[in-house]
Amino acid sequence: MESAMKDFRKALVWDHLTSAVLVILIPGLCSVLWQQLQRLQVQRTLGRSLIRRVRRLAAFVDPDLSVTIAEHESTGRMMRPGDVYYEEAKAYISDSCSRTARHLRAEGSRGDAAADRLQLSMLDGEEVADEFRGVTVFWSAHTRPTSRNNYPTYGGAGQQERYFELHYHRRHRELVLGTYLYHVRQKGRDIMVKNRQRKLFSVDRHGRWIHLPFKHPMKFNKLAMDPAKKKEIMNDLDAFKNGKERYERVGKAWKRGYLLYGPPGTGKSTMIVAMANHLEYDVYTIELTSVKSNTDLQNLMIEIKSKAIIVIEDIDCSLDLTGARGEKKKRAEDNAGNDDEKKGASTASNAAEADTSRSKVTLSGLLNVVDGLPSACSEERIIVFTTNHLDKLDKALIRRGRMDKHIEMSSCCFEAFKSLAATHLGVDAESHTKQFETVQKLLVEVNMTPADVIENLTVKSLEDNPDSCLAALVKALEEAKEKANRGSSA
Ligand SMILES: Nc1ncnc2c1ncn2[C@@H]1O[C@H](COP(=O)(O)OP(=O)(O)OP(=O)(O)O)[C@@H](O)[C@H]1O
Ligand SMILES: [Mg+2]
Repeated sequence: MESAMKDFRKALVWDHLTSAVLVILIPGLCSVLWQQLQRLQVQRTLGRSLIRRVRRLAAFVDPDLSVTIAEHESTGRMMRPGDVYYEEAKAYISDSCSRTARHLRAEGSRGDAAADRLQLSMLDGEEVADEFRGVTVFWSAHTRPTSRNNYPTYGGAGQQERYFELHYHRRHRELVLGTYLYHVRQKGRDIMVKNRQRKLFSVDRHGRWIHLPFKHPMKFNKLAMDPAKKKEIMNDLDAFKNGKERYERVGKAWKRGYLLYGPPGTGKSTMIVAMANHLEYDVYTIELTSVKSNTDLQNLMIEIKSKAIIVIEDIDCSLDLTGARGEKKKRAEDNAGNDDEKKGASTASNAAEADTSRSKVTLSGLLNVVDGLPSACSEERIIVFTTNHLDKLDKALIRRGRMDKHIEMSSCCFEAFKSLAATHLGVDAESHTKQFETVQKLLVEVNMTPADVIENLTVKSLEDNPDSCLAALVKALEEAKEKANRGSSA
């Protein structure tokens, strides 16, 4: 009896072992068979029905499906290195899944990535899981040799290409192919944008875009202005950045125009930098006098990618946009040396006089690129005009829809002074109550630009300290007050 039980147990164990081996082997064998059939291209010889049966059997025993995303995507007969899908998937996997990967590859910055950024990705053979809407999928990283025959324009014998494999259960096919891969691309793209080195573009003398890395430390927290006004602008920018669906819903191109106006030195250009840093956009500056024609301007606008701030500074001096250029030049010359008309003097009389003979950009050309079809070529773009003279601009140029938000940059108020004193001297109203009260009183009576306030607060010698800098500011404000009084009584 005992020996019969032993035989039965042995048989049972053997039975289980055999089933286990079969369960492991059959799916593999079916997959291999299916791949071989495909590779040998014997489908036609064997007939469609046999192929169908093998495929069904393979699917039955092996429910695992996969998607391969390779570094070099074949596009017909051409190969594109650094294919965008691969880069997006790589960014996504590095960000979402690499926390669970055990072996990572660290690389220096490549392409548009910020120079000091370290890029982490999975080492070959690593596999990580990712969860999406309650479904778990698996990503693995691999490398394979490229062959010159397969890839005529890229690589050759001995070259390697990397690829990712995404594995998922066949019952999640629709979710993965329909939604998950789209989600991977979107998130990957966002991560790439966040990690990229931002650029400052300008137009060279041949009328082409050239760029430099955009690295400017000005942020909204250092911009001196009325805090309520600053908050309103930041909210407006955030609403724009997150407004893709809203713009789509109402059928508007995803763009917004800002008009910054005010005297020189009130922080218009500084505000543009703070905006670019806040939104993490590239900056494209256009000097209209160096653009030869409306067509050139249109072509430049079409080339601008999304997530961009397009800046046209001193719009009133750039071109004859109001039909009053003769008058403006005369006025500029008359006022050369006058601080208020510095733009007229420097830009209108020199650049415009020299360049407008070459430039044929007209008001209608500019209106067209700001709000016409060229503006709809890419999305998420902000266009900023700056001017010292709002009243000189054509109404059509600054109407809502073209310049949606008009922001006045004005003289330094007490709130702005407090922020500058904290940034430049590290002092506040508590530590320097008396000086702050004097400055507060004087700023109500005298207009002084933030640029002038900053100059007075700047340490200029080893003997300077917060007290001496504040005293210098009070002195400058008193002098300005006296000058203004003399002017008004004369
Ligand atoms: N509101 C501000 N907050 C902080 N810094 C400012 C502010 N306004 C001006 N500045 C400082 O003053 C300098 C001149 O400012 P900015 O170039 O932005 O003036 P602007 O209004 O563009 O003048 P312009 O009309 O001459 O172009 C900048 O270098 C900046 O550091
Ligand atoms: Mg400026």
